Amino acid sequence: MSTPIAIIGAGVAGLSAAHALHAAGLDIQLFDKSRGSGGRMASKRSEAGVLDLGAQYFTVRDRRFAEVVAQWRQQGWVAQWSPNLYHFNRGQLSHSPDEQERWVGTPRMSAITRGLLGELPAHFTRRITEIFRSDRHWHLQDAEGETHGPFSRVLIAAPAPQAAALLGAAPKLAAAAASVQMEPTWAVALAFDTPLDTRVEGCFVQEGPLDWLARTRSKPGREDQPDTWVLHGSSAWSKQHLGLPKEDVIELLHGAFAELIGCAVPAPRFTLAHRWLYARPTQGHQWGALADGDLGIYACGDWCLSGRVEGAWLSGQEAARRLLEHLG
Ligand SMILES: Cc1cc2nc3c(=O)[nH]c(=O)nc-3n(C[C@H](O)[C@H](O)[C@H](O)COP(=O)(O)OP(=O)(O)OC[C@H]3O[C@@H](n4cnc5c(N)ncnc54)[C@H](O)[C@@H]3O)c2cc1C
Ligand SMILES: NC(=O)C1=CC=CN([C@@H]2O[C@H](COP(=O)(O)OP(=O)(O)OC[C@H]3O[C@@H](n4cnc5c(N)ncnc54)[C@H](OP(=O)(O)O)[C@@H]3O)[C@@H](O)[C@H]2O)C1
Repeated sequence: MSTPIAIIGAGVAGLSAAHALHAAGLDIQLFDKSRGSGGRMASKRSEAGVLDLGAQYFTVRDRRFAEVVAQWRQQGWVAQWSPNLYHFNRGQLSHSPDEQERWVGTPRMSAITRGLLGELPAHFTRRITEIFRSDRHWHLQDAEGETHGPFSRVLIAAPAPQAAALLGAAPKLAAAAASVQMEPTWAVALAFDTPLDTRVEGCFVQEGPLDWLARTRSKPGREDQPDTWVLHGSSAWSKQHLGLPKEDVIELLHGAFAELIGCAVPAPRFTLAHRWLYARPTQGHQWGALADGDLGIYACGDWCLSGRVEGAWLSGQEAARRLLEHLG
């Protein structure tokens, strides 16, 4: 057996790279600090059903991504979501239909990364704190003090600030990753015993604390769930309220929701808040992926491209392509 390749991060980008490398016949091992795969496209089980707290849907603009999404659809991992869309601007809630195709994982966003993970070898609840070279091979140190390796190459598929912290052995790559600013998003879920009397299923919010809201049961595969809503704070509001206790975040975003939704909003029977510290890059890049073929270190993620699910998948493909090119 050949020396395996370590992949740090089992979000869309890491799993996209893992798939491509595995398909090329290489041994890979995934590491993630969380309990499961998905990263920012993860879904959380709760007493109010499964909640998509991060990525809400994705769009497809690239031909290669369109091909893979068609396969995901055949496998039953994704379906089109055609919500009754609104936007909120200048104090006005307005119907805002469009022609854009939007896709969601079924029955939850994490179905995609669970599908991609399949039987690939993965180590969860392993936060990697250091990557070091010894005897011409790479080794990983985790937060528990355990060492993993040897690995022939390392591919880091974490958000830019977390990738930068691991790229000490490749200063140029570290500098590029460190130059990417990522902004936070507070996410709040509310569940109501009685369904809200509104036709809104998704809403782009252009002012105030919120940036987006969605009705979970409007998404395919979630029709039987209680009436839960996911609200996202805007980047500016989330940054300003980064250290606020979760109860206060819930109260403020619930209040903003009640003001704009245009129907009576009773007290929710269930609430939950989640803070995404590195939710989105402040700007997109055209790097594809970062690579040092001589050292055998690679970095990828949405921040190397568009800051969206599609960008993350394409970046993982690009990192794998460059690694395979270096192998000859
Ligand atoms: C609130 C929110 C809403 C969004 N909405 C949309 C949307 O509607 N449409 C869209 O296209 N995109 C959306 N996005 C963006 C989308 O979720 C991301 O672009 C995509 O999921 C990023 O995938 P990734 O693999 O690059 O990174 P991630 O999903 O962040 O994966 C990185 C993984 O690395 C792991 N990790 C990090 N550091 C370490 C370490 N030291 N050791 C081990 N593991 C580590 C993390 O646990 C994580 O699993 C949204 C994001 C957020 C936060
Ligand atoms: N909250 C976070 O941390 C996020 C991180 C990363 C991405 N986020 C959101 O993901 C959505 C994905 O973007 P994209 O794939 O380009 O989706 P689109 O649906 O095409 O939306 C892009 C953008 O356009 C505006 N918009 C689109 N459709 C409508 C419509 N029918 N009515 C009004 N406006 C529309 C909207 O931008 P605004 O600035 O106008 O609010 C959409 O955001 C995307 O929603 C990211 O925000 C979140």
